[in-house]
Amino acid sequence: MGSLSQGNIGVYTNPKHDLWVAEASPSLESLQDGKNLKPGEVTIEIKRTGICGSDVHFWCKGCIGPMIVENDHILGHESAGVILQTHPSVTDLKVGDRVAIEPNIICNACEPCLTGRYNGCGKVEFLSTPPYPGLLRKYINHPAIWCHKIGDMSFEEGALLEPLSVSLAAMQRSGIKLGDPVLVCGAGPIGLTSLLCCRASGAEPIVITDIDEGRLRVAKELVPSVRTHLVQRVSPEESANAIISEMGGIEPAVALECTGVESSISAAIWASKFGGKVFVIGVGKDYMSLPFMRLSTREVDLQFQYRYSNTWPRAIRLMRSGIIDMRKFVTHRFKIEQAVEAFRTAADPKTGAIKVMIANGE
Ligand SMILES: NC(=O)c1ccc[n+]([C@@H]2O[C@H](COP(=O)([O-])OP(=O)(O)OC[C@H]3O[C@@H](n4cnc5c(N)ncnc54)[C@H](O)[C@@H]3O)[C@@H](O)[C@H]2O)c1
Ligand SMILES: OC[C@H](O)C(O)[C@@H](O)CO
Ligand SMILES: [Zn+2]
Ligand SMILES: [Zn+2]
Repeated sequence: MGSLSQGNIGVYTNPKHDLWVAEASPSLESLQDGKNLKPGEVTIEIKRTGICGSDVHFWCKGCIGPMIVENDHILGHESAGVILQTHPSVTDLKVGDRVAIEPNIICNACEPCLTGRYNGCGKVEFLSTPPYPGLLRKYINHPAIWCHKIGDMSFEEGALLEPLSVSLAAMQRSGIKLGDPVLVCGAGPIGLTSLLCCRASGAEPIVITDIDEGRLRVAKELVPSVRTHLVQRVSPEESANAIISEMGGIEPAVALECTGVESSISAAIWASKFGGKVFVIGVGKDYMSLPFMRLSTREVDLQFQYRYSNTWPRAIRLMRSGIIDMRKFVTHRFKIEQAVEAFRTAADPKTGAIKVMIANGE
């Protein structure tokens, strides 16, 4: 057993949109008596957790589509930490191993699980999606199979493997190829990660859009060859024309939509080439009005991504090799005890935050 000194705390929200830090389970006592672990589980001391837009949604809006905060609820699903304790049945992890946490527990018996697309598991427990408590805690118990060894990679990079996983899942299913003209809509963490993935995959040209100039500047710093487009208050059709001229008159073969905003998805549809694809990662309103007949007459495929499956090993290789370097994403750092300030920073566009990282200890 690794060293366990402090009581467990967690970062909570509730249906009234409060945000606070308080005691959390598993308790120090239950961890110390060593009987708390179920077969296959390990205890992890969480070291770093990134704040995702979804965490901010659950706090500020109380829901994402059908996922609704109904009780006191612990946030956080982008984490890495160190193994403190293992159940005797666990053979491939040991105390002291550094791991990134895949924040889902699946049933392993349904059709999506059995066909390797476990993000579609009807019984998935996705940590931080109500009612399953998230990872913004000092200690958690988690199945060993959802812990991925990161070796000497930093805990921050280990935490960033989760948003990278979202983009990698999208890259795989969108089928972006060397030389494809690609549009990335939105330069938040997911858009920027997708931009890095598109560049690494040899897409060219790449245009990235946003309504925020600061975020477009970050995109340009990360990938100097990217072309940026500041979205104006014009119709989606006019936006599409501006995007195509930014591309040098080329229509994108694939648009990776990373905003979930109706007008942005519509602009991507208008911009796409005949037979192109609009691949939506962003989440948004339950119902949207989209240019249906443009999709039809141009045979533009509309496709979606929901989380990920089997991405961590790939993400670790890309991060470790430096092919994907997300270190500059972390703009703000806070201790877990300062989580309220951390969330306020993440939620306020004026702070210029890209990824706010919460630390537990050194
Ligand atoms: N499908 C999934 O599994 C999955 C996983 C993670 C995140 N997401 C979703 O992906 C989206 C992106 O995540 P993020 O963390 O980068 O969020 P974010 O909110 O930080 O980034 C979204 C960006 O889009 C920009 N934007 C807003 N309206 C725009 C418009 N009309 N045109 C162009 N840009 C516009 C914003 O300025 C912002 O920079 C969110 O909707 C998030 O909830 C989905
Ligand atoms: O990174 C994973 C995402 O944030 C989640 O799928 C969330 O949007 C809903 O549970
Ligand atoms: Zn997320
Ligand atoms: Zn299942």
